[in-house]
Amino acid sequence: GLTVAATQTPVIDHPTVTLEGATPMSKRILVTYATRAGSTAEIAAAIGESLAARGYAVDVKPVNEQPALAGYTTVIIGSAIRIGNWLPEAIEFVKRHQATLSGLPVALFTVHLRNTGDDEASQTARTAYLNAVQPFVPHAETVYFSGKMDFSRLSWLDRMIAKMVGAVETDERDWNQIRGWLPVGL
Ligand SMILES: Cc1cc2nc3c(=O)[nH]c(=O)nc-3n(C[C@H](O)[C@H](O)[C@H](O)COP(=O)(O)O)c2cc1C
Repeated sequence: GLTVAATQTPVIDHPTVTLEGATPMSKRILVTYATRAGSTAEIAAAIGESLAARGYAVDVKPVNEQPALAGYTTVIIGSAIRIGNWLPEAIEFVKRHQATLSGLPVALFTVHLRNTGDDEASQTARTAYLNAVQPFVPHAETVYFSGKMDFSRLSWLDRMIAKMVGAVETDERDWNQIRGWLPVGL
C-alpha cells in the first residue's frame, strides 16, 4: 500500500574498484563520485576503466567512503545533479579537501539531464550547476555528461518530484564521450 511505497527506497550500489594500470606508471588517479540512482557511479566506473586501459593506476570510490587524497597525482570528482546542484556530500568533499586539491590537477564531472544543448542558455544553466563547488577548486577542468532517469531507482519522494516536472525514463549516457574523455592532460 501507500505506506510501504512511502518508506521504501531502492538500495543503490556504491561500488569501489581498484584498477592497476597495464604498465607501471607514477600516476595514481582517484575517481570519486556521488550518486542517488546509480548512473553517476556507472559513469565513474567507466572513466576508471578507460584510464586504467591507458595504463594509469586508478581507484574508483564513492565520496561517502571519505577517500584520503594521499598518494594521488590527479583527482577526478563527479556528482549527479539534483534540483540544480551537485549532491551535498560531493560539495562537502571538495570543501573539506580544498587545500590539498589546490595543489593537484583536478577535474569535475557533472551528470545531469537538462540544459544539455549547445545554445548559450543551456551552457549558462549547466555552468550554474557548479556554483556551490567551483569557487573551492577554480583551477579544475569541468565536463558535463548526460545521465539517466530510471523511476525504479528513485525514492518515492524523488519519483514524485520527477513526475511532477514531467520527467520521462531515459538513458542519455554517451559512453563514447565518457570513455573518450581524457581530463587534465592525462
Ligand atoms: C529529483 C530529481 C531532480 C533532478 N534535477 C535535475 C536538475 O535540476 N537538472 C538536471 O539537469 N537534471 C536533473 N535531474 C536528472 C539527474 O541529474 C539525472 O537523472 C542523473 O543521471 C542522476 O544521477 P544518479 O543516477 O547518479 O543519481 C534530476 C533527477 C531527479 C530524480
